[in-house]
Amino acid sequence: MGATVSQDDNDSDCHTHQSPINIWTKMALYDPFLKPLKIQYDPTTSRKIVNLGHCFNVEFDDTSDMSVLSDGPLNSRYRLRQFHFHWGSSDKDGSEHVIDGNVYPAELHIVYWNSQKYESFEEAAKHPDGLAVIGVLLKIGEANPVLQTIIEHLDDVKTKGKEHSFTKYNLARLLPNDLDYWTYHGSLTTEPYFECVTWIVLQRAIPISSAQLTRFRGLLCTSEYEKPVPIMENHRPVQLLHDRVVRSSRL
Ligand SMILES: NS(=O)(=O)c1ccc(B(O)O)cc1
Ligand SMILES: [Zn+2]
Repeated sequence: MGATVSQDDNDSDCHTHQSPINIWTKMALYDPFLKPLKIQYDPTTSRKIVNLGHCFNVEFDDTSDMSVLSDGPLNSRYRLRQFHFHWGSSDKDGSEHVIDGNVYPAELHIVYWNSQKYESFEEAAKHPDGLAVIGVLLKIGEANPVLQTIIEHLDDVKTKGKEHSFTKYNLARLLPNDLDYWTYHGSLTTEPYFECVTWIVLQRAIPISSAQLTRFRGLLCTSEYEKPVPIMENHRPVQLLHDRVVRSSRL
Protein backbone atom coordinates (compact mmCIF):
# COMPACT_ATOMS: atom_id res chain seq x y z
CA MET A 1 0.00 0.00 0.00
CA GLY A 2 1.64 3.29 -1.13
CA ALA A 3 1.77 6.31 1.22
CA THR A 4 -1.12 8.75 0.70
CA VAL A 5 -0.02 12.38 0.34
CA SER A 6 -2.54 14.83 1.80
CA GLN A 7 -2.66 18.58 1.11
CA ASP A 8 -1.07 19.39 4.45
CA ASP A 9 1.85 17.09 3.59
CA ASN A 10 2.75 19.69 0.95
CA ASP A 11 2.98 22.32 3.71
CA SER A 12 5.16 20.00 5.76
CA ASP A 13 7.86 20.27 3.07
CA CYS A 14 10.92 22.11 4.24
CA HIS A 15 10.69 25.16 1.94
CA THR A 16 7.75 27.06 3.45
CA HIS A 17 9.58 30.26 4.42
CA GLN A 18 10.74 31.47 0.99
CA SER A 19 11.14 35.06 -0.19
CA PRO A 20 10.09 37.39 -1.71
CA ILE A 21 6.34 37.53 -1.01
CA ASN A 22 3.36 39.67 -1.88
CA ILE A 23 2.57 41.74 1.23
CA TRP A 24 -1.23 42.24 1.57
CA THR A 25 -1.09 45.35 3.78
CA LYS A 26 -4.63 44.93 5.12
CA MET A 27 -3.70 41.39 6.30
CA ALA A 28 -0.56 42.58 8.11
CA LEU A 29 -0.85 42.43 11.90
CA TYR A 30 0.00 45.62 13.79
CA ASP A 31 2.37 44.53 16.59
CA PRO A 32 2.66 47.21 19.33
CA PHE A 33 5.68 45.37 20.76
CA LEU A 34 7.72 45.99 17.58
CA LYS A 35 10.39 48.63 18.32
CA PRO A 36 11.65 51.34 15.95
CA LEU A 37 14.66 50.23 13.88
CA LYS A 38 18.00 51.28 15.40
CA ILE A 39 20.44 51.84 12.51
CA GLN A 40 23.97 52.85 13.54
CA TYR A 41 26.04 53.55 10.42
CA ASP A 42 29.71 54.56 10.16
CA PRO A 43 30.55 55.82 6.60
CA THR A 44 34.18 54.74 7.04
CA THR A 45 33.06 51.08 6.87
CA SER A 46 32.26 51.15 3.14
CA ARG A 47 35.03 49.44 1.16
CA LYS A 48 34.24 48.51 -2.46
CA ILE A 49 31.70 47.99 -5.24
CA VAL A 50 31.80 44.56 -6.92
CA ASN A 51 30.11 43.11 -10.06
CA LEU A 52 29.00 39.59 -9.07
CA GLY A 53 27.55 38.77 -12.48
CA HIS A 54 23.89 38.66 -11.40
CA CYS A 55 24.04 42.00 -9.51
CA PHE A 56 26.53 44.43 -7.96
CA ASN A 57 27.29 44.69 -4.24
CA VAL A 58 28.53 47.61 -2.22
CA GLU A 59 30.57 45.84 0.43
CA PHE A 60 31.55 46.93 3.93
CA ASP A 61 34.21 46.09 6.48
CA ASP A 62 32.34 43.61 8.72
CA THR A 63 35.30 42.62 10.93
CA SER A 64 33.78 44.50 13.88
CA ASP A 65 30.49 46.01 15.02
CA MET A 66 30.90 49.47 13.48
CA SER A 67 27.74 49.65 11.35
CA VAL A 68 24.97 47.72 13.06
CA LEU A 69 21.20 47.18 13.03
CA SER A 70 19.33 46.41 16.23
CA ASP A 71 15.88 46.67 17.88
CA GLY A 72 12.96 46.63 15.40
CA PRO A 73 11.82 42.97 15.29
CA LEU A 74 15.32 41.79 16.22
CA ASN A 75 16.57 40.22 19.45
CA SER A 76 20.27 40.61 18.63
CA ARG A 77 22.75 43.06 17.11
CA TYR A 78 23.28 42.55 13.37
CA ARG A 79 26.41 43.71 11.53
CA LEU A 80 26.30 45.41 8.08
CA ARG A 81 27.89 43.29 5.31
CA GLN A 82 26.70 44.59 1.92
CA PHE A 83 23.88 46.14 -0.02
CA HIS A 84 22.68 45.46 -3.55
CA PHE A 85 19.72 46.01 -5.84
CA HIS A 86 17.23 43.99 -7.89
CA TRP A 87 15.72 45.41 -11.07
CA GLY A 88 13.69 44.48 -14.16
CA SER A 89 14.12 44.66 -17.93
CA SER A 90 11.81 47.71 -17.94
CA ASP A 91 10.46 50.18 -15.37
CA LYS A 92 7.26 48.07 -15.23
CA ASP A 93 8.75 45.47 -12.91
CA GLY A 94 11.94 44.74 -10.98
CA SER A 95 11.17 44.66 -7.27
CA GLU A 96 11.16 41.33 -5.43
CA HIS A 97 8.58 42.17 -2.76
CA VAL A 98 5.16 43.15 -4.10
CA ILE A 99 2.78 45.37 -2.09
CA ASP A 100 -0.96 44.68 -2.51
CA GLY A 101 -0.20 43.29 -5.95
CA ASN A 102 1.84 46.35 -6.96
CA VAL A 103 5.30 45.67 -8.39
CA TYR A 104 7.94 48.42 -8.09
CA PRO A 105 10.72 49.04 -10.65
CA ALA A 106 13.54 48.07 -8.29
CA GLU A 107 14.41 47.09 -4.70
CA LEU A 108 17.39 47.77 -2.43
CA HIS A 109 18.54 45.03 -0.01
CA ILE A 110 20.76 46.03 2.94
CA VAL A 111 22.22 42.79 4.31
CA TYR A 112 23.21 42.33 7.96
CA TRP A 113 24.29 39.21 9.93
CA ASN A 114 23.84 38.28 13.59
CA SER A 115 27.31 39.01 14.99
CA GLN A 116 26.04 38.65 18.56
CA LYS A 117 25.36 34.89 18.14
CA TYR A 118 27.55 33.79 15.23
CA GLU A 119 31.21 34.10 14.30
CA SER A 120 30.80 34.87 10.59
CA PHE A 121 28.29 35.70 7.86
CA GLU A 122 28.70 32.21 6.40
CA GLU A 123 27.91 30.59 9.78
CA ALA A 124 25.00 32.96 10.44
CA ALA A 125 23.42 32.11 7.06
CA LYS A 126 22.92 28.51 8.31
CA HIS A 127 20.51 29.63 11.08
CA PRO A 128 16.91 30.98 11.02
CA ASP A 129 17.98 34.10 12.99
CA GLY A 130 21.24 34.49 11.11
CA LEU A 131 20.51 37.39 8.77
CA ALA A 132 18.40 40.54 8.71
CA VAL A 133 17.74 42.30 5.41
CA ILE A 134 16.19 45.77 5.08
CA GLY A 135 14.22 45.88 1.84
CA VAL A 136 13.58 49.34 0.37
CA LEU A 137 11.28 49.69 -2.65
CA LEU A 138 12.32 52.11 -5.40
CA LYS A 139 9.79 54.17 -7.37
CA ILE A 140 10.38 56.19 -10.55
CA GLY A 141 10.77 59.88 -9.73
CA GLU A 142 13.42 62.58 -9.46
CA ALA A 143 17.05 61.60 -9.98
CA ASN A 144 18.41 60.45 -6.61
CA PRO A 145 21.74 62.18 -5.82
CA VAL A 146 22.69 59.55 -3.21
CA LEU A 147 22.16 56.75 -5.76
CA GLN A 148 24.09 58.83 -8.32
CA THR A 149 27.34 58.39 -6.37
CA ILE A 150 26.90 54.61 -6.84
CA ILE A 151 25.85 54.88 -10.48
CA GLU A 152 28.95 56.96 -11.30
CA HIS A 153 31.07 53.92 -10.36
CA LEU A 154 29.16 51.33 -12.42
CA ASP A 155 31.45 51.88 -15.41
CA ASP A 156 34.38 50.85 -13.19
CA VAL A 157 32.70 47.46 -12.52
CA LYS A 158 31.04 46.91 -15.91
CA THR A 159 32.10 43.27 -16.31
CA LYS A 160 31.67 40.27 -14.01
CA GLY A 161 34.37 40.00 -11.35
CA LYS A 162 35.42 43.66 -11.53
CA GLU A 163 35.65 45.63 -8.29
CA HIS A 164 36.52 49.22 -7.40
CA SER A 165 37.21 50.98 -4.14
CA PHE A 166 34.13 52.73 -2.79
CA THR A 167 34.68 54.48 0.51
CA LYS A 168 32.94 57.01 2.73
CA TYR A 169 29.51 56.18 1.31
CA ASN A 170 26.67 57.75 3.26
CA LEU A 171 24.12 54.92 3.33
CA ALA A 172 22.01 56.75 5.93
CA ARG A 173 21.16 59.42 3.32
CA LEU A 174 19.74 56.71 1.04
CA LEU A 175 17.03 55.69 3.53
CA PRO A 176 13.68 57.44 3.82
CA ASN A 177 12.97 59.46 6.98
CA ASP A 178 9.99 57.26 7.75
CA LEU A 179 11.32 53.86 8.90
CA ASP A 180 7.97 52.14 9.48
CA TYR A 181 8.18 48.56 8.22
CA TRP A 182 6.56 45.19 7.60
CA THR A 183 8.45 42.17 8.93
CA TYR A 184 8.24 38.40 8.36
CA HIS A 185 10.55 35.37 8.37
CA GLY A 186 11.89 34.35 4.98
CA SER A 187 14.86 33.42 2.84
CA LEU A 188 17.65 34.57 0.61
CA THR A 189 16.07 35.41 -2.76
CA THR A 190 18.96 33.89 -4.73
CA GLU A 191 20.88 30.62 -4.48
CA PRO A 192 21.22 28.99 -1.92
CA TYR A 193 17.75 30.31 -0.80
CA PHE A 194 18.57 29.56 2.89
CA GLU A 195 15.61 30.34 5.24
CA CYS A 196 17.78 32.52 7.46
CA VAL A 197 16.39 36.03 6.97
CA THR A 198 14.33 38.32 9.18
CA TRP A 199 12.91 40.54 6.45
CA ILE A 200 12.28 44.20 7.27
CA VAL A 201 10.51 45.83 4.30
CA LEU A 202 10.16 49.62 4.64
CA GLN A 203 6.69 51.01 4.00
CA ARG A 204 8.10 54.16 2.32
CA ALA A 205 9.69 53.87 -1.16
CA ILE A 206 12.69 55.96 -2.28
CA PRO A 207 12.97 57.66 -5.72
CA ILE A 208 15.18 56.73 -8.66
CA SER A 209 14.95 58.28 -12.14
CA SER A 210 14.28 56.13 -15.20
CA ALA A 211 17.66 57.23 -16.62
CA GLN A 212 19.45 56.12 -13.42
CA LEU A 213 17.69 52.76 -13.47
CA THR A 214 18.71 52.28 -17.12
CA ARG A 215 22.34 52.49 -15.96
CA PHE A 216 21.80 49.32 -13.82
CA ARG A 217 20.85 47.41 -17.00
CA GLY A 218 24.16 48.51 -18.57
CA LEU A 219 26.07 46.22 -16.20
CA LEU A 220 27.31 43.03 -17.86
CA CYS A 221 26.91 39.49 -16.48
CA THR A 222 29.87 38.45 -18.66
CA SER A 223 33.58 38.87 -18.01
CA GLU A 224 35.74 41.25 -20.04
CA TYR A 225 36.88 38.27 -22.22
CA GLU A 226 33.37 37.17 -23.22
CA LYS A 227 30.75 38.50 -25.65
CA PRO A 228 28.95 41.24 -23.62
CA VAL A 229 25.55 40.23 -22.13
CA PRO A 230 23.75 42.87 -19.98
CA ILE A 231 22.13 42.12 -16.60
CA MET A 232 18.66 43.01 -17.84
CA GLU A 233 16.81 41.72 -14.78
CA ASN A 234 17.55 39.87 -11.55
CA HIS A 235 14.37 39.66 -9.46
CA ARG A 236 12.82 36.46 -8.12
CA PRO A 237 9.04 35.83 -8.42
CA VAL A 238 6.93 35.99 -5.24
CA GLN A 239 6.66 32.81 -3.16
CA LEU A 240 3.80 31.23 -1.16
CA LEU A 241 3.18 32.67 2.32
CA HIS A 242 2.25 29.24 3.82
CA ASP A 243 1.80 29.55 7.65
CA ARG A 244 3.47 32.95 7.99
CA VAL A 245 1.98 36.21 9.25
CA VAL A 246 3.40 39.60 8.22
CA ARG A 247 3.59 42.08 11.10
CA SER A 248 3.51 45.87 10.78
CA SER A 249 5.27 48.43 12.96
CA ARG A 250 2.47 50.93 12.25
CA LEU A 251 -1.25 50.72 12.95
N1 LIG B 1 18.68 38.98 -2.19
S1 LIG B 1 19.02 38.68 -0.67
O1 LIG B 1 19.15 39.94 0.08
O2 LIG B 1 18.02 37.75 -0.16
C1 LIG B 1 20.56 37.87 -0.56
C2 LIG B 1 21.53 38.32 0.32
C3 LIG B 1 22.77 37.65 0.40
C4 LIG B 1 22.98 36.53 -0.40
B1 LIG B 1 24.32 35.79 -0.33
O3 LIG B 1 25.41 36.40 0.26
O4 LIG B 1 24.48 34.56 -0.89
C5 LIG B 1 21.99 36.07 -1.29
C6 LIG B 1 20.77 36.75 -1.37
ZN1 LIG C 1 18.64 40.85 -2.70
